Amino acid sequence: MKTTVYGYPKIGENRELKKVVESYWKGEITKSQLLEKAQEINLNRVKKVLEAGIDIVPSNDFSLYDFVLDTATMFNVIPERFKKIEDSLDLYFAMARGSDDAIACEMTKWFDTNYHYVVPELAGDIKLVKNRPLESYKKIKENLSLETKPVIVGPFTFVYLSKVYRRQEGSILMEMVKAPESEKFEYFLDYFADLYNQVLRQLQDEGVKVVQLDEPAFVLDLSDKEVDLALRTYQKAVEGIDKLDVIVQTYYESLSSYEKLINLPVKGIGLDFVSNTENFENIKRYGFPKDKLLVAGVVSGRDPWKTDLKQAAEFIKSLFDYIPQENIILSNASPLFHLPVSLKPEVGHLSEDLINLLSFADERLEELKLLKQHFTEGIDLPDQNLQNIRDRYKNEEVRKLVSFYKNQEVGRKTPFKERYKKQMDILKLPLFPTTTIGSFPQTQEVRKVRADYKAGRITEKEYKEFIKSQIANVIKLQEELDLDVLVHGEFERTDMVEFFGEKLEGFAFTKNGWVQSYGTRCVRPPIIYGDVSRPNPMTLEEITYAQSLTNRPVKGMLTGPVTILNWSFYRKDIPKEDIAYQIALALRQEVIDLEKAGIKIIQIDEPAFREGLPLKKSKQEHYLNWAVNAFKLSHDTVKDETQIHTHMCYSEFNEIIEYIYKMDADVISIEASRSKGEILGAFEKFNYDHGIGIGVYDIHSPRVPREEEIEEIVRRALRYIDKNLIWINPDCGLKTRDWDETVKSLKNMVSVAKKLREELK
Ligand SMILES: CN1c2c(nc(N)[nH]c2=O)NC[C@@H]1CNc1ccc(C(=O)N[C@@H](CCC(=O)N[C@@H](CCC(=O)N[C@@H](CCC(=O)O)C(=O)O)C(=O)O)C(=O)O)cc1
Ligand SMILES: N[C@@H](CCS)C(=O)O
Ligand SMILES: [Zn+2]
Repeated sequence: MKTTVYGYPKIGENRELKKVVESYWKGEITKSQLLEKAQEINLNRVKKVLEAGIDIVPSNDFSLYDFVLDTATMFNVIPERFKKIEDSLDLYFAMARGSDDAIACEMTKWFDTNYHYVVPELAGDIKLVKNRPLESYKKIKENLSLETKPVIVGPFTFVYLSKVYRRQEGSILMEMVKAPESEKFEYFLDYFADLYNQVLRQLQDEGVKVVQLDEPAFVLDLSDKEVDLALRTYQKAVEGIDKLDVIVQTYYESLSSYEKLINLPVKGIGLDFVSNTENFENIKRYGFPKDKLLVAGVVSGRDPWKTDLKQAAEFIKSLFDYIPQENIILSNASPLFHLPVSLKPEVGHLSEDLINLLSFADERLEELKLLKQHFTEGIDLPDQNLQNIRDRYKNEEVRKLVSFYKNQEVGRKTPFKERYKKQMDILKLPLFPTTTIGSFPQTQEVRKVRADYKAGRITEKEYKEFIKSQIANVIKLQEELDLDVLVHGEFERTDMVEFFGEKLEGFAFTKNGWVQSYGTRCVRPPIIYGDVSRPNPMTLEEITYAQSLTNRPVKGMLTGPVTILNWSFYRKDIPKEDIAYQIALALRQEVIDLEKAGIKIIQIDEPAFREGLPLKKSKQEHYLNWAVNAFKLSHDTVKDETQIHTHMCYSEFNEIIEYIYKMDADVISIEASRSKGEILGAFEKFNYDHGIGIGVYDIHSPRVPREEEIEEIVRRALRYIDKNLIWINPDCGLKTRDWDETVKSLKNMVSVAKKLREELK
């Protein structure tokens, strides 16, 4: 029995990678300094995995920005608009972040996680130009004399997640077609099978022993045709590969069409045994091929809870009835990059009880080693008493309230049209009201003051005065820009989930528990260890202060229950919906307070609503029903005149539009720029007839959008949506941007709104 891992975090325990990449972007270090430092970070993490006693150490699982983008550039999948950039590294970052004259590639959620990947655009001269797994393998061998297992996104998943672009006549926008829906899907699978075959042949020629192809798309509900195509792709991809062991790794859910895909022509299959019991049930039902290795995912890569080692060992033992022990490789059940690097910095910071419940990436390595040693050396596994500790965190009162509301009809009683009229009569907004999503630039200065306050270097009074001055400045700026509905800027918030968690009971916070969200951006997911309640108002002070400075409406700004839950680590021994209801009840009290204080518009952000959607269709309806109800419960106390907004970004809405409608928000602001307005199609098909804020430019890119680009997106929206329901806004919060580009971009946005208002009044 051996052990392996994959997806060990890349960003570094102290976000070292973030820091060097951002220094490069700022021009503080040269390209060769960046590459040198990045290599050092990578070699250190490889050494760490090796020294933890893991038998099969991965390579090519490091990336300067995103591993899907790495795969795309390997195959020269480079959109035409970037082709004039000569330097390959500048080109790589331009695809991720945009350049002066080229819009960045779309970025979207990676499966049901808070990681975002850069969407490959399949067009042009696609060919193997850089065998990254081979290069990574060689580099590690050269530096550490270590045989590794290169890891690469598999051909099926790569093509499945790609988009095919078609440029429309006379337009700066393009239509996109998601690969599986396109007639080109089959064509591209065949095409990439051949390219992957070249990659594998080169690895084999180099003497590489084992390679891992990640195929998380194999856990989605695939049609019979897609399953057949997957088998055909692999037959082609592994032609002539007889000295290199190919492992297909699946994760996040159980393998789709197990009885067929288990026979893929490869040496091993990796299965996730943590997310549920379905993979094991399938093994019991259909068996497991005698000639294959099983990479058994037995410790979680996405939940931070300690593995119950005795229970895991029992499970592994039960696998022996179906698979010989020597054919089993113990592993993580999903990539480790969803976890912080190490629990060590948290010792002394989190309570001892909580530390005893937790396990991050480094601790997973340790767990795998222990499990292996239990079988190979007969060592005893510890008594952990995990449930005893968890039971200490109960709040019976909250649990009672949740059971009560779970059996109630929730939501606002008056229909949208009637409410919206009353609201707009009071708000007196022009056609195409302009607004922003909430946050304004979080400068070094703002972050430093927050850090100083946290560390006790400045007093609470000084801190609050500083935040007030920021709010006053941004209110003045928004008035000058002539925006219609203002925000307070969120300067007091480190992160939209962390901020609320810090004010709620039942949440704990790591000091250093950074997890990559996209590129160099990281989050520190709160840990919901106990039942949730709200001891005090959370946002009232800042919002009412902002409103006191202006006659224009200021939006109350909350993060919704589903998002707080989905972007936190949460307990697995309590139903997820119960935790959502607990958070919704806490927010409900905040909404009541905001309304009482005279706030007329309250935005309850739900950007992670789509993210929590289970990957298997059979599980989706249950989720969507409770998620909609939790959102409604958070605010259904408000009067008709109070306008409820919500915001979602970087999500695909097609399958869930009916439930977005059921959320019954008065206005929903959505991203519509990176996907070139494609998302609006879902709203059109559904005849969506509530307010929609069109996200007219991409805030993840430092690029200032031109007025024509903004106008084209609004005009596209006008084809689908009643003009009286359209709002105009950026596609997400502005916290990652600089002031200069923010002001320029908003000026262009307001100018377009005014022009269209004049034309279409
Ligand atoms: C909207 N998005 C969000 C997602 N998930 C969330 N949980 N939150 C989100 O907002 N998922 C989808 C998208 C992803 N988008 C983003 C966008 C931006 C970030 C981001 O900017 N992250 C920051 C870190 C955020 C943070 O908490 N910063 C703290 C400062 C912490 C820090 O750096 N401290 C320093 C010391 C500071 C000093 O002394 O000056 C240190 O510890 O070294 C803060 O703002 O106060 C990032 O930089 O990556 C994430 C996701
Ligand atoms: N209100 C938040 C939403 C981000 S999804 C912000 O503006 O940053
Ligand atoms: Zn957003």
